[in-house]
Amino acid sequence: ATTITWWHAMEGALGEKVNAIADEFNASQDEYVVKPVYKGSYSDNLTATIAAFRAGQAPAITQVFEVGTATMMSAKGAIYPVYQLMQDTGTPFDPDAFLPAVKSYYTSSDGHMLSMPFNSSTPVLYYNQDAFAKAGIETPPRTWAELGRDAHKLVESGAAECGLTTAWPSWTQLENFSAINDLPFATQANGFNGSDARLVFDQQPATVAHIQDLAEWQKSHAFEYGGRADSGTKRFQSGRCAMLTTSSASRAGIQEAAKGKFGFAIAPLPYDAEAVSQPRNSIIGGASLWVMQGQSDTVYQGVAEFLNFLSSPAVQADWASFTGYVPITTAAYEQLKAEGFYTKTPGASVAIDQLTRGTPDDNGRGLRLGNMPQIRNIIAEQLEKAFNGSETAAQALTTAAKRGNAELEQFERSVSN
Ligand SMILES: O=P(O)(O)OC[C@H](O)CO
Repeated sequence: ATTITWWHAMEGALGEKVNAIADEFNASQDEYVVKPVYKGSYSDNLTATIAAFRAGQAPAITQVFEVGTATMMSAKGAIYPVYQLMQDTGTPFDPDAFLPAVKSYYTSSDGHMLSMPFNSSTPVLYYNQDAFAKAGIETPPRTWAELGRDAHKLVESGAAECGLTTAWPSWTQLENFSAINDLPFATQANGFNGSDARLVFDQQPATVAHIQDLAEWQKSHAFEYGGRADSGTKRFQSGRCAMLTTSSASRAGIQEAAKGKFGFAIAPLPYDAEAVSQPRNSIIGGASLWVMQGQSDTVYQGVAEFLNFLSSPAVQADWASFTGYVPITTAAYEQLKAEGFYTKTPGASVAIDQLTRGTPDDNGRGLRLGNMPQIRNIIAEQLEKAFNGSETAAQALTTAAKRGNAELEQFERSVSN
Protein backbone atom coordinates (compact mmCIF):
# COMPACT_ATOMS: atom_id res chain seq x y z
CA ALA A 1 0.00 0.00 0.00
CA THR A 2 1.08 3.62 -0.59
CA THR A 3 1.78 5.72 2.49
CA ILE A 4 0.26 9.19 2.80
CA THR A 5 1.82 11.34 5.51
CA TRP A 6 -0.41 13.86 7.27
CA TRP A 7 1.22 16.37 9.62
CA HIS A 8 -1.13 17.93 12.14
CA ALA A 9 -1.36 19.89 15.39
CA MET A 10 -4.26 18.15 17.13
CA GLU A 11 -3.29 17.22 20.67
CA GLY A 12 -4.96 15.14 23.38
CA ALA A 13 -8.53 14.07 22.72
CA LEU A 14 -8.46 15.74 19.28
CA GLY A 15 -5.29 13.88 18.25
CA GLU A 16 -6.80 10.55 19.25
CA LYS A 17 -9.84 11.32 17.13
CA VAL A 18 -7.62 12.19 14.14
CA ASN A 19 -5.95 8.77 14.51
CA ALA A 20 -9.34 7.05 14.69
CA ILE A 21 -10.49 8.80 11.49
CA ALA A 22 -7.31 7.77 9.65
CA ASP A 23 -7.78 4.18 10.90
CA GLU A 24 -11.31 4.15 9.55
CA PHE A 25 -10.15 5.32 6.12
CA ASN A 26 -7.28 2.81 6.14
CA ALA A 27 -9.65 -0.04 6.98
CA SER A 28 -12.09 1.01 4.24
CA GLN A 29 -9.65 0.22 1.38
CA ASP A 30 -6.25 -1.41 0.88
CA GLU A 31 -4.44 0.85 -1.60
CA TYR A 32 -3.42 3.66 0.79
CA VAL A 33 -2.33 4.01 4.38
CA VAL A 34 -2.77 7.48 5.90
CA LYS A 35 -0.21 8.14 8.65
CA PRO A 36 -1.11 11.09 10.90
CA VAL A 37 1.90 12.65 12.63
CA TYR A 38 1.46 15.08 15.54
CA LYS A 39 3.99 17.89 15.06
CA GLY A 40 3.25 20.11 18.08
CA SER A 41 1.36 23.41 18.01
CA TYR A 42 -0.04 25.05 14.88
CA SER A 43 3.02 27.35 14.78
CA ASP A 44 5.39 24.40 15.27
CA ASN A 45 3.75 22.52 12.41
CA LEU A 46 3.86 25.51 10.06
CA THR A 47 7.56 26.04 10.79
CA ALA A 48 8.26 22.31 10.39
CA THR A 49 6.35 22.19 7.10
CA ILE A 50 8.25 25.13 5.60
CA ALA A 51 11.60 23.66 6.68
CA ALA A 52 10.68 20.22 5.31
CA PHE A 53 9.58 21.72 2.00
CA ARG A 54 12.91 23.51 1.63
CA ALA A 55 14.70 20.22 2.31
CA GLY A 56 12.54 18.38 -0.25
CA GLN A 57 10.83 16.35 2.47
CA ALA A 58 7.40 17.92 2.81
CA PRO A 59 4.54 15.67 3.94
CA ALA A 60 1.70 15.03 1.46
CA ILE A 61 -0.83 16.81 3.69
CA THR A 62 -0.26 19.45 6.35
CA GLN A 63 -2.65 21.22 8.68
CA VAL A 64 -2.29 25.01 8.83
CA PHE A 65 -4.21 27.28 11.20
CA GLU A 66 -6.53 29.85 9.67
CA VAL A 67 -4.12 32.77 10.14
CA GLY A 68 -1.49 30.96 8.02
CA THR A 69 -3.84 30.99 5.01
CA ALA A 70 -2.44 34.07 3.23
CA THR A 71 1.10 32.77 3.72
CA MET A 72 0.21 29.36 2.24
CA MET A 73 -1.79 30.90 -0.63
CA SER A 74 1.26 32.86 -1.70
CA ALA A 75 3.59 29.83 -1.52
CA LYS A 76 2.74 28.93 -5.13
CA GLY A 77 5.58 26.48 -5.81
CA ALA A 78 5.10 24.67 -2.52
CA ILE A 79 1.40 23.86 -2.56
CA TYR A 80 -0.82 21.79 -4.82
CA PRO A 81 -4.12 23.73 -4.85
CA VAL A 82 -6.91 21.42 -3.73
CA TYR A 83 -9.33 22.37 -6.54
CA GLN A 84 -6.56 21.48 -9.02
CA LEU A 85 -5.76 18.19 -7.28
CA MET A 86 -9.42 17.18 -7.37
CA GLN A 87 -9.66 18.07 -11.05
CA ASP A 88 -6.42 16.25 -11.98
CA THR A 89 -7.42 13.09 -10.13
CA GLY A 90 -11.04 13.11 -11.33
CA THR A 91 -12.35 13.29 -7.76
CA PRO A 92 -15.77 14.83 -7.14
CA PHE A 93 -15.42 18.18 -5.36
CA ASP A 94 -18.08 20.80 -4.81
CA PRO A 95 -16.87 24.01 -3.10
CA ASP A 96 -20.52 25.03 -2.60
CA ALA A 97 -21.01 22.09 -0.26
CA PHE A 98 -19.10 24.05 2.41
CA LEU A 99 -20.64 26.71 4.66
CA PRO A 100 -20.16 30.13 3.01
CA ALA A 101 -17.94 31.45 5.87
CA VAL A 102 -15.70 28.40 5.53
CA LYS A 103 -15.60 28.31 1.73
CA SER A 104 -14.74 32.00 1.34
CA TYR A 105 -11.93 31.80 3.90
CA TYR A 106 -10.01 29.28 1.79
CA THR A 107 -10.95 30.57 -1.67
CA SER A 108 -8.44 32.75 -3.57
CA SER A 109 -9.43 36.13 -5.02
CA ASP A 110 -9.81 34.47 -8.44
CA GLY A 111 -12.40 32.05 -7.06
CA HIS A 112 -10.47 28.82 -6.46
CA MET A 113 -10.48 26.80 -3.27
CA LEU A 114 -6.83 26.26 -2.45
CA SER A 115 -7.00 24.15 0.72
CA MET A 116 -9.42 21.63 2.17
CA PRO A 117 -11.44 22.83 5.15
CA PHE A 118 -11.24 20.33 8.00
CA ASN A 119 -11.54 21.84 11.44
CA SER A 120 -13.30 25.19 11.66
CA SER A 121 -14.10 26.70 15.03
CA THR A 122 -15.09 30.04 16.48
CA PRO A 123 -14.47 31.44 19.96
CA VAL A 124 -17.18 31.12 22.61
CA LEU A 125 -17.57 31.85 26.33
CA TYR A 126 -17.25 28.90 28.72
CA TYR A 127 -18.47 29.43 32.28
CA ASN A 128 -18.29 27.46 35.50
CA GLN A 129 -21.89 26.83 36.57
CA ASP A 130 -20.95 25.98 40.16
CA ALA A 131 -19.06 29.26 40.60
CA PHE A 132 -21.92 31.19 38.99
CA ALA A 133 -24.43 29.59 41.37
CA LYS A 134 -22.20 30.33 44.36
CA ALA A 135 -21.96 33.99 43.31
CA GLY A 136 -25.73 34.14 42.73
CA ILE A 137 -25.41 34.87 39.00
CA GLU A 138 -28.27 33.26 37.11
CA THR A 139 -27.50 33.88 33.44
CA PRO A 140 -24.23 34.22 31.52
CA PRO A 141 -23.22 37.79 30.58
CA ARG A 142 -24.31 39.02 27.15
CA THR A 143 -22.22 42.18 26.95
CA TRP A 144 -18.68 43.04 28.05
CA ALA A 145 -20.12 45.46 30.63
CA GLU A 146 -22.17 42.62 32.13
CA LEU A 147 -19.15 40.32 31.99
CA GLY A 148 -17.07 42.89 33.88
CA ARG A 149 -19.72 43.10 36.63
CA ASP A 150 -20.00 39.31 36.87
CA ALA A 151 -16.22 38.82 36.90
CA HIS A 152 -15.86 41.20 39.86
CA LYS A 153 -18.79 39.62 41.66
CA LEU A 154 -17.32 36.13 41.25
CA VAL A 155 -14.05 37.22 42.85
CA GLU A 156 -15.52 39.48 45.55
CA SER A 157 -18.03 36.83 46.68
CA GLY A 158 -15.25 34.27 46.97
CA ALA A 159 -16.95 32.04 44.40
CA ALA A 160 -13.75 31.99 42.31
CA GLU A 161 -10.18 33.19 42.61
CA CYS A 162 -10.34 34.67 39.13
CA GLY A 163 -13.24 35.89 37.02
CA LEU A 164 -12.15 35.56 33.40
CA THR A 165 -9.19 34.21 31.51
CA THR A 166 -8.63 33.71 27.81
CA ALA A 167 -6.80 31.49 25.37
CA TRP A 168 -5.72 32.76 21.93
CA PRO A 169 -5.66 36.40 23.15
CA SER A 170 -5.42 38.07 19.73
CA TRP A 171 -8.05 35.81 18.18
CA THR A 172 -10.63 36.23 20.93
CA GLN A 173 -9.96 39.79 22.22
CA LEU A 174 -8.96 41.61 19.04
CA GLU A 175 -9.77 39.65 15.87
CA ASN A 176 -13.21 38.41 16.94
CA PHE A 177 -13.91 41.44 19.14
CA SER A 178 -13.54 43.52 15.95
CA ALA A 179 -15.80 41.29 13.82
CA ILE A 180 -18.57 40.97 16.41
CA ASN A 181 -18.63 44.70 17.11
CA ASP A 182 -18.39 45.63 13.43
CA LEU A 183 -15.00 47.31 13.73
CA PRO A 184 -12.15 46.95 11.23
CA PHE A 185 -9.11 44.93 12.33
CA ALA A 186 -7.31 45.96 9.12
CA THR A 187 -8.15 47.97 6.01
CA GLN A 188 -9.28 46.40 2.69
CA ALA A 189 -11.93 44.26 4.44
CA ASN A 190 -9.21 42.79 6.66
CA GLY A 191 -7.21 41.94 3.55
CA PHE A 192 -9.99 40.25 1.52
CA ASN A 193 -10.20 43.20 -0.89
CA GLY A 194 -6.50 43.73 -1.48
CA SER A 195 -3.02 42.66 -0.45
CA ASP A 196 -2.08 46.22 0.59
CA ALA A 197 -4.16 46.01 3.78
CA ARG A 198 -2.87 47.67 6.94
CA LEU A 199 -3.75 47.04 10.60
CA VAL A 200 -6.10 49.62 12.13
CA PHE A 201 -7.34 47.93 15.34
CA ASP A 202 -5.35 50.50 17.32
CA GLN A 203 -7.46 53.31 15.85
CA GLN A 204 -10.80 51.94 17.10
CA PRO A 205 -11.68 53.56 20.44
CA ALA A 206 -13.93 50.63 21.45
CA THR A 207 -11.12 48.12 20.85
CA VAL A 208 -8.58 50.15 22.80
CA ALA A 209 -11.07 50.65 25.67
CA HIS A 210 -11.74 46.91 25.77
CA ILE A 211 -8.05 46.04 26.19
CA GLN A 212 -7.71 48.81 28.79
CA ASP A 213 -10.67 47.30 30.71
CA LEU A 214 -9.02 43.86 30.74
CA ALA A 215 -5.81 45.48 32.00
CA GLU A 216 -7.72 47.22 34.82
CA TRP A 217 -9.55 44.00 35.74
CA GLN A 218 -6.18 42.27 36.12
CA LYS A 219 -5.56 44.29 39.29
CA SER A 220 -8.41 42.57 41.14
CA HIS A 221 -8.15 39.17 39.36
CA ALA A 222 -11.48 39.83 37.66
CA PHE A 223 -9.31 39.04 34.62
CA GLU A 224 -6.14 36.97 34.54
CA TYR A 225 -3.94 36.78 31.48
CA GLY A 226 -3.16 33.11 30.90
CA GLY A 227 -0.54 33.24 28.16
CA ARG A 228 -0.35 32.72 24.41
CA ALA A 229 -2.05 30.18 22.12
CA ASP A 230 -4.27 27.88 24.21
CA SER A 231 -2.34 27.99 27.48
CA GLY A 232 -4.98 30.13 29.27
CA THR A 233 -7.40 27.18 29.09
CA LYS A 234 -5.67 25.53 32.07
CA ARG A 235 -6.83 28.28 34.44
CA PHE A 236 -10.44 27.42 33.63
CA GLN A 237 -9.92 23.66 33.62
CA SER A 238 -8.42 23.76 37.11
CA GLY A 239 -11.45 25.68 38.41
CA ARG A 240 -9.38 28.81 39.16
CA CYS A 241 -11.05 31.16 36.66
CA ALA A 242 -14.84 31.01 36.37
CA MET A 243 -14.98 32.15 32.73
CA LEU A 244 -12.89 31.43 29.66
CA THR A 245 -13.00 32.73 26.12
CA THR A 246 -11.59 30.18 23.71
CA SER A 247 -12.29 27.93 20.75
CA SER A 248 -15.56 26.01 20.50
CA ALA A 249 -13.25 23.04 19.88
CA SER A 250 -11.87 23.14 23.41
CA ARG A 251 -15.12 21.52 24.51
CA ALA A 252 -13.79 17.94 24.39
CA GLY A 253 -10.74 18.81 26.51
CA ILE A 254 -12.72 20.91 28.99
CA GLN A 255 -15.31 18.17 29.39
CA GLU A 256 -12.57 15.72 30.29
CA ALA A 257 -10.90 18.11 32.76
CA ALA A 258 -14.14 19.27 34.44
CA LYS A 259 -15.53 15.76 34.92
CA GLY A 260 -16.38 15.20 38.59
CA LYS A 261 -15.04 18.67 39.48
CA PHE A 262 -17.52 21.28 38.21
CA GLY A 263 -20.31 21.82 35.74
CA PHE A 264 -19.74 24.13 32.80
CA ALA A 265 -21.83 25.66 30.05
CA ILE A 266 -21.24 27.54 26.82
CA ALA A 267 -22.54 31.00 25.84
CA PRO A 268 -21.87 33.36 22.92
CA LEU A 269 -18.89 35.71 23.17
CA PRO A 270 -20.06 38.97 24.75
CA TYR A 271 -20.40 42.09 22.61
CA ASP A 272 -19.83 45.76 23.29
CA ALA A 273 -23.28 47.35 23.54
CA GLU A 274 -21.77 50.80 23.08
CA ALA A 275 -20.24 49.83 19.73
CA VAL A 276 -23.14 47.88 18.16
CA SER A 277 -26.82 47.47 18.93
CA GLN A 278 -26.81 43.85 17.77
CA PRO A 279 -23.70 41.63 17.79
CA ARG A 280 -22.56 40.59 14.33
CA ASN A 281 -21.15 37.23 13.23
CA SER A 282 -17.87 36.00 14.67
CA ILE A 283 -15.13 34.68 12.36
CA ILE A 284 -13.66 31.23 11.97
CA GLY A 285 -10.56 29.78 13.50
CA GLY A 286 -9.18 26.27 13.46
CA ALA A 287 -7.31 25.04 10.42
CA SER A 288 -7.47 23.62 6.90
CA LEU A 289 -5.47 20.97 5.08
CA TRP A 290 -2.90 21.91 2.47
CA VAL A 291 -1.54 19.47 -0.08
CA MET A 292 2.19 19.87 -0.68
CA GLN A 293 4.14 19.56 -3.93
CA GLY A 294 6.69 16.83 -4.56
CA GLN A 295 4.67 13.60 -4.22
CA SER A 296 3.98 10.87 -6.79
CA ASP A 297 0.75 10.64 -8.80
CA THR A 298 -0.22 7.57 -6.77
CA VAL A 299 0.11 9.49 -3.53
CA TYR A 300 -1.97 12.35 -4.93
CA GLN A 301 -4.69 9.93 -6.01
CA GLY A 302 -4.84 8.66 -2.42
CA VAL A 303 -4.75 12.19 -0.98
CA ALA A 304 -7.74 13.18 -3.11
CA GLU A 305 -9.68 10.12 -1.97
CA PHE A 306 -8.81 10.77 1.66
CA LEU A 307 -9.83 14.46 1.49
CA ASN A 308 -13.08 13.41 -0.10
CA PHE A 309 -13.63 10.94 2.74
CA LEU A 310 -12.80 13.59 5.37
CA SER A 311 -15.41 16.01 4.10
CA SER A 312 -18.16 13.37 3.83
CA PRO A 313 -21.24 14.16 5.95
CA ALA A 314 -20.72 11.11 8.19
CA VAL A 315 -17.08 11.90 9.05
CA GLN A 316 -17.75 15.62 9.48
CA ALA A 317 -20.83 15.10 11.64
CA ASP A 318 -18.92 12.69 13.89
CA TRP A 319 -15.85 14.96 14.10
CA ALA A 320 -17.93 18.07 14.87
CA SER A 321 -20.11 16.40 17.48
CA PHE A 322 -17.09 14.92 19.27
CA THR A 323 -14.85 18.00 19.20
CA GLY A 324 -16.87 21.21 19.21
CA TYR A 325 -15.57 22.23 15.77
CA VAL A 326 -18.48 23.37 13.61
CA PRO A 327 -19.71 21.09 10.83
CA ILE A 328 -18.00 22.55 7.75
CA THR A 329 -20.53 21.36 5.19
CA THR A 330 -24.24 22.07 4.99
CA ALA A 331 -24.89 18.32 4.65
CA ALA A 332 -23.06 17.54 7.90
CA TYR A 333 -24.90 20.36 9.67
CA GLU A 334 -28.26 19.05 8.41
CA GLN A 335 -27.33 15.53 9.51
CA LEU A 336 -26.52 16.71 13.05
CA LYS A 337 -29.79 18.64 13.22
CA ALA A 338 -31.76 15.63 11.99
CA GLU A 339 -30.07 13.41 14.59
CA GLY A 340 -31.22 15.85 17.27
CA PHE A 341 -27.62 16.60 18.26
CA TYR A 342 -28.24 20.29 18.98
CA THR A 343 -31.29 19.63 21.15
CA LYS A 344 -29.52 16.83 23.03
CA THR A 345 -26.26 18.74 23.60
CA PRO A 346 -26.70 22.03 25.44
CA GLY A 347 -24.38 24.76 24.17
CA ALA A 348 -23.35 22.89 21.03
CA SER A 349 -25.25 25.22 18.72
CA VAL A 350 -23.70 28.39 20.17
CA ALA A 351 -20.67 28.32 17.84
CA ILE A 352 -22.51 27.69 14.59
CA ASP A 353 -25.29 30.17 15.46
CA GLN A 354 -22.77 32.88 16.34
CA LEU A 355 -20.74 32.23 13.20
CA THR A 356 -23.71 32.32 10.83
CA ARG A 357 -25.89 35.09 12.32
CA GLY A 358 -26.64 37.92 9.86
CA THR A 359 -24.71 38.61 6.66
CA PRO A 360 -20.96 39.17 7.03
CA ASP A 361 -19.86 42.67 6.05
CA ASP A 362 -16.31 43.90 5.39
CA ASN A 363 -15.39 43.54 9.07
CA GLY A 364 -16.76 40.01 9.32
CA ARG A 365 -15.38 37.85 6.54
CA GLY A 366 -12.25 36.79 8.40
CA LEU A 367 -8.62 37.82 8.02
CA ARG A 368 -6.49 37.51 4.90
CA LEU A 369 -3.22 39.00 6.08
CA GLY A 370 0.26 37.84 5.15
CA ASN A 371 2.69 37.00 7.97
CA MET A 372 -0.30 36.85 10.33
CA PRO A 373 1.32 34.14 12.52
CA GLN A 374 4.22 36.58 13.12
CA ILE A 375 1.75 39.44 13.67
CA ARG A 376 -0.06 37.36 16.31
CA ASN A 377 3.23 37.00 18.19
CA ILE A 378 3.78 40.75 18.05
CA ILE A 379 0.24 41.37 19.29
CA ALA A 380 0.75 38.90 22.15
CA GLU A 381 3.98 40.62 23.15
CA GLN A 382 2.24 44.01 23.18
CA LEU A 383 -0.87 42.76 24.99
CA GLU A 384 1.45 41.40 27.66
CA LYS A 385 2.79 44.95 28.14
CA ALA A 386 -0.75 46.28 28.56
CA PHE A 387 -1.67 43.48 30.95
CA ASN A 388 1.43 43.90 33.14
CA GLY A 389 0.81 47.63 33.27
CA SER A 390 4.09 48.71 31.67
CA GLU A 391 2.17 50.38 28.79
CA THR A 392 -1.36 51.73 28.42
CA ALA A 393 -3.63 49.79 26.05
CA ALA A 394 -3.36 52.68 23.56
CA GLN A 395 0.45 52.62 23.61
CA ALA A 396 0.61 48.83 23.41
CA LEU A 397 -1.82 48.58 20.49
CA THR A 398 -0.26 51.47 18.55
CA THR A 399 3.10 49.72 18.68
CA ALA A 400 1.50 46.37 17.84
CA ALA A 401 -0.12 47.84 14.72
CA LYS A 402 3.06 49.65 13.69
CA ARG A 403 5.25 46.57 14.05
CA GLY A 404 2.53 44.41 12.46
CA ASN A 405 2.31 46.76 9.49
CA ALA A 406 6.05 46.37 8.94
CA GLU A 407 5.38 42.60 8.67
CA LEU A 408 2.61 43.24 6.13
CA GLU A 409 4.88 45.48 4.06
CA GLN A 410 7.65 42.89 4.16
CA PHE A 411 5.17 40.21 3.05
CA GLU A 412 3.91 42.35 0.17
CA ARG A 413 7.47 42.89 -1.05
CA SER A 414 8.33 39.18 -0.82
CA VAL A 415 5.22 38.19 -2.79
CA SER A 416 5.71 40.74 -5.56
CA ASN A 417 9.37 39.72 -6.07
O1 LIG B 1 -8.23 25.69 18.74
P1 LIG B 1 -8.64 25.87 17.30
O2 LIG B 1 -8.23 24.74 16.43
O3 LIG B 1 -10.08 26.17 17.19
O4 LIG B 1 -7.85 27.14 16.76
C1 LIG B 1 -7.85 28.35 17.45
C2 LIG B 1 -7.27 29.46 16.59
O5 LIG B 1 -8.16 29.79 15.56
C3 LIG B 1 -5.98 29.11 15.94
O6 LIG B 1 -5.52 30.15 15.14
